[in-house]
Amino acid sequence: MNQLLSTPAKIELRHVTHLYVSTSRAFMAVRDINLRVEEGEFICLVGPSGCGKTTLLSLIAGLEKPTAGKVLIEGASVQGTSRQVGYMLQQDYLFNWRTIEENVFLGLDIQGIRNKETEDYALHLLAEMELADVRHSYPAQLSGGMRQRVALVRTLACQPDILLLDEPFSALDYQTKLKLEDLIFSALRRHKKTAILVTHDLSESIAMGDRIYILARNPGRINSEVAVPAEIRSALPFDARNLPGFQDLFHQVWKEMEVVSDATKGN
Ligand SMILES: Nc1ncnc2c1ncn2[C@@H]1O[C@H](COP(=O)(O)OP(=O)(O)OP(=O)(O)O)[C@@H](O)[C@H]1O
Repeated sequence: MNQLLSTPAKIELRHVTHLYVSTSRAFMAVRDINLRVEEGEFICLVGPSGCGKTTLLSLIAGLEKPTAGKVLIEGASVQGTSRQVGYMLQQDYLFNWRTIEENVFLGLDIQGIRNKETEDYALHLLAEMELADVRHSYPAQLSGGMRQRVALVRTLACQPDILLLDEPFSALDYQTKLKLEDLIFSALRRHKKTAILVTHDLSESIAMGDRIYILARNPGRINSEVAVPAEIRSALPFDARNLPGFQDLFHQVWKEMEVVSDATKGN
């Protein structure tokens, strides 16, 4: 226990408050956030719209600097963006005039790490994501699910330890989303990544997460934390939904969400 407490977390937020400041006003997006993510953990952030989920990812990615408090990765204060952290969004941001392979290699170019070895690794990831056959195709020729898999490969190709996933499945149809959840969940486990997923889908948060933070808004803050039992954690997201215990946990998270939604109604 003492050893755990003394080991720096993979990600830690200590008393983090963040204000967005413009010339006319200052808006407190999140207040006094404390959270700890251990190496290899898969954490989900859920909460009503505007509770600061994306703000927290931006702070961890080093895209925003906290107004107060500390954002630490492996005990060191985050100073801007780094290769260690990969960020995947709802939109895939693929360039339509580049082939799939060239889109994936672009990530390597931007990071200045493109060479034979990193290219081979990227091609290996494309094959793992069942995209080898389309490496010379263009994004417009691919389905939404395939495009999101390409976006994931582009992110993983730079070999980040930490993956920040901001609603990556929300624009997809239900069937594609369930398939992609399994594929991404397996890939992140296999590559031993630490991940934080923002989602509005409570069943997705239980099926994919080790722990779920439920946030309230105005200002954004952590309302509660739910640990997902080992039995559900060890199953693939699709199968997890059919396990005994899943529905009970869903109702628990649903109730917590009702509390934070009621508390912030009309704000
Ligand atoms: N650049 C910005 N300038 C001013 N206010 C901002 C900015 N970005 C976010 N906000 C505000 O901060 C609050 C938190 O926004 P954020 O996008 O982090 O919430 P969220 O929980 O991710 O929302 P959603 O679920 O709708 O994506 C919101 O009230 C939002 O309007």
